[in-house]
Amino acid sequence: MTLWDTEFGVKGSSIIREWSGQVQPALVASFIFLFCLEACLWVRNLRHKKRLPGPFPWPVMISGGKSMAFTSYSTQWKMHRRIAQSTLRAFSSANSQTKKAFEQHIVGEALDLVQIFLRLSGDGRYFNPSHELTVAAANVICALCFGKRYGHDDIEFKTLLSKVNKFGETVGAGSLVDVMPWLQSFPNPVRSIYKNFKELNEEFFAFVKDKVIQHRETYNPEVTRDMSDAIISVIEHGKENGLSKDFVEGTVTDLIGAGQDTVSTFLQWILLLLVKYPHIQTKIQEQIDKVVGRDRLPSVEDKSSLVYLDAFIYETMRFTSFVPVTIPHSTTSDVTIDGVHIPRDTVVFINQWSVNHDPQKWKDPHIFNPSRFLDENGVLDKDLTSSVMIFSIGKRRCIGDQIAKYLRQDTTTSQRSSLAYINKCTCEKTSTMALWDTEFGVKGSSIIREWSGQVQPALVATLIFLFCLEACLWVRNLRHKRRLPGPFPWPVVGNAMQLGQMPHITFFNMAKKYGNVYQIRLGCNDIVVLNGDTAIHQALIQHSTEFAGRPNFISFQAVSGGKSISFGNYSTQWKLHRRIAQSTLRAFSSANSQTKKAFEQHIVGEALDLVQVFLRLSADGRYFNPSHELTVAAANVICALCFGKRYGHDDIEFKTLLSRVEKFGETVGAGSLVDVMPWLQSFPNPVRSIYRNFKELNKEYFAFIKDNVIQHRETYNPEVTRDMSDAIIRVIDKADNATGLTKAHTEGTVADLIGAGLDTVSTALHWMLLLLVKYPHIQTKLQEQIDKVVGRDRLPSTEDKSSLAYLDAFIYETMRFTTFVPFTIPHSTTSDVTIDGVHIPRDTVVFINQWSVNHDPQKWKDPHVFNPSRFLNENGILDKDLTSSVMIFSMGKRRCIGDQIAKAEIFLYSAILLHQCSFENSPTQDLTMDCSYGLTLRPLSFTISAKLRGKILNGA
Ligand code: HEM
Repeated sequence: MTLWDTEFGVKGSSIIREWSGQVQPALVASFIFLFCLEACLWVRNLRHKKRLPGPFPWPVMISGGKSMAFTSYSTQWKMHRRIAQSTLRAFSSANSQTKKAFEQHIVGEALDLVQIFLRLSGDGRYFNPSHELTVAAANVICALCFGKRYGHDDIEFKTLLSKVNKFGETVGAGSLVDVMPWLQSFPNPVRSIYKNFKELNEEFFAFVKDKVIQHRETYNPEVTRDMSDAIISVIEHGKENGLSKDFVEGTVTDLIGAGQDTVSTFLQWILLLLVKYPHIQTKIQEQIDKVVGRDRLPSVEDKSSLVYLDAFIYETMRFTSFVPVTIPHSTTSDVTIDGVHIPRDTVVFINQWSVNHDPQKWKDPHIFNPSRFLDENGVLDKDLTSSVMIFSIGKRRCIGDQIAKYLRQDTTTSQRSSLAYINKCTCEKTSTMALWDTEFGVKGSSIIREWSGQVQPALVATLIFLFCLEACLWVRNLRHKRRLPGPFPWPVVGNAMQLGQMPHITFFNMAKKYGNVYQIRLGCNDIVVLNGDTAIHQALIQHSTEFAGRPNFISFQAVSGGKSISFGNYSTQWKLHRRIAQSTLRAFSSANSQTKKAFEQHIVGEALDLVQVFLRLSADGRYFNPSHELTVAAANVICALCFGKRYGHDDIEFKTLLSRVEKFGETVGAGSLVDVMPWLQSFPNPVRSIYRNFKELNKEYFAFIKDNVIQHRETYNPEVTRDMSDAIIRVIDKADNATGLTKAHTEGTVADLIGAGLDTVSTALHWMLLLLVKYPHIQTKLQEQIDKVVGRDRLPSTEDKSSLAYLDAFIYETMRFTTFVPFTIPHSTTSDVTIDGVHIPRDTVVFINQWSVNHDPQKWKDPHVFNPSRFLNENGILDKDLTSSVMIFSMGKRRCIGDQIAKAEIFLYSAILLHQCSFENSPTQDLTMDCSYGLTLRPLSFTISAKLRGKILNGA
């Protein structure tokens, strides 16, 4: 960690990370080389090689990709498949006993689902069943493989599953990762998707390996507890089969992976179609009631009598064709199909969807109609059901087809009672499902979605056009426009490719060459970068109004319903809006001793909750990732202020929302391509996809806020101000103001306050924990001071702050050293202005590099060394001049309005956590300072363990 720029291994935001760095030469060279190579091969092939019928292939877009993820046909593969297949059969359908046991697993999961659905539907609520269905599907296969299941509130399991769900995005037919392997050789968004894919596979494989190792350690040849044991027994202890130990893990991973996403997707479609077609739901229920009655649950034995349900299931498979194309095949020798000669080693996509929607076979294939599978006597037409293709056919047919069929039947029938509730969840989104190709609003995988269709002509044309246009403007500007100092800007991309993984460090280094005020170009924006205390002070304090604007970036417009204080431009109305937010915050945190006390109580409550949760997660010497818990704790303090309520650490919906909101900063951070190359929005490409995700997360978050504000409006009582929402409603909704602030501003204010305080405070807490375990001697020193000042019989409070100088120094050093908000939110000039002798025109975008202030070697001795003592004088007293030189909350007219409450939170959280617990690094973990770049710099995931120090105090 001594070298700050090399060792701060920042994983940039998905946009920055992949397009930045010195990639332009590599990118351009590779592209030109490949284009020429492909073009030559293509021209040659046009002349020499007989092409099979098909659309005209553009050069480069079509190259022979091979799936990396799946094994090719071989004798070994055959053996491997046979083992997996017979093990599956042995544990699901070999005899009546295994059948019964297997059915019992499903029934148990289904009943659990019913309970959870009913709970989630309490008070007439609507819920997203996705997570629960995924857990249910995964549990059945985990029960078979490991003899154990996971609770629906097991966050780590859910997180793992939600990642595994993304697996299919990359291995689907047509994935650019596979068909353009050269995209892996230099940074670009496709490579980033592939990297994520590799990571998720590693994580999933580690999970499975762990379990298999446990099985190996406790293996007893006399007792086959589950499929893992059975596979270990065949592969490791059976006849010589040429399969190594790794095949055990591989088989189990395959079985769990394959059985999870598919079945849960299937269940999701089933639920969606049931609520979309209530008359079908009713008809199924009537048949179940008739056949099964109301006194017992349906069982597999009822299957033959529940024909309409069977028909519904087959129609769901046919209509949705939710595995539209099989895993890509490859020919093992030359072969002729339908008179077309296909050479050996050709990649083959098998389009199951085309089988299920062939109008020659299916009447009105685009209409959902389960009755198509029943004859006039209501009997299932087996010929027709066997025409549905979803499990593929032949040598690569899915080996889990029988299991999948059981699963969907049992879960569907058992959920009967909860469906009445889910039924209310009207599916407006899918109300246009009658036309299959135009109206099946399928959102493809992030790769396919963005690169498919007829985009290439649009992409190429747009790029060429923009390139020519930019080149002309650029040549003209070179002659006519006086440029500010700064690096040479390339046409179209400007300096985007030079930002590097850590733009704040790149800019800091550029300042050595161009001075503290210089210009870069990103896409079509000239941007001024300010570095160093003097230039930034001059701009934000001496010229505060001139630098108070915000650029009109498209991402900014998506925030807080377009009524954000943080992202809104400078105006009279904005000033009033900010003032209201600021005074409301003050009124609820520091206005007088009573509000101070109440505010402190919220934090103490959350901190004690954290202690409990940490100790629970550390039970039996375990190590855990504190990320989720810290995020909930930080969110709860601000939710308590705004809504008068907090959320439990096991509230899945809240956690899911928070984990999405955490991604917010990736898109609004300085240098986001979404903003500086807005033309990327006009045709499909990966940057547009990232922007769309950003818009969706904002919408989802804003809906959550709005919902709460509306509830406040409905129960508003002018006599009693319960919380900040009430206070803001009073000042904005109810006030007779001529400023034009509307109800939408009320929601915007609350959204801003919660949003701004969420990611920032929780990131600060992440860094503090990481640094505490990285430097145990500092942790001990902090605890010694806390014990001396506070003692062991009460909790630390804000009154102790002035006596806990070393803790204060630790907090300031954490802020300085990590500078976890490396840039402020981008500013914009409101009029022409001159800084450090450099003239900056009005409406120029300005990046303010806080990191450069905190790492200036003129100001800080050894800035790259983490040393809290730098803030203490020889008598151990805090050097206030030095602490006020740390820049993390910005300054001037846009200075953070939550700085006081953030500091109070960070102080109390750290004091209480340190008082109550000691934190340790896992012996197997090499703690790094690697982080992800965005509006905040977040440490990459790490694990710790907490130990109680003495007795637990309750804060009373
Ligand atoms: C350690 C925690 C925090 C840090 C490091 C931090 C830092 C910042 C920074 C750098 C800015 C941008 C200023 C600029 O563009 O010049 C900002 C803006 C803002 N922050 Fe914070 N913040 C923190 C916590 C909070 C909290 C807890 C709240 C509210 C509850 C909050 C509310 C705001 C608001 C409303 C703005 C927009 C100000 C404006 O545009 O005028 N922040 N913060």
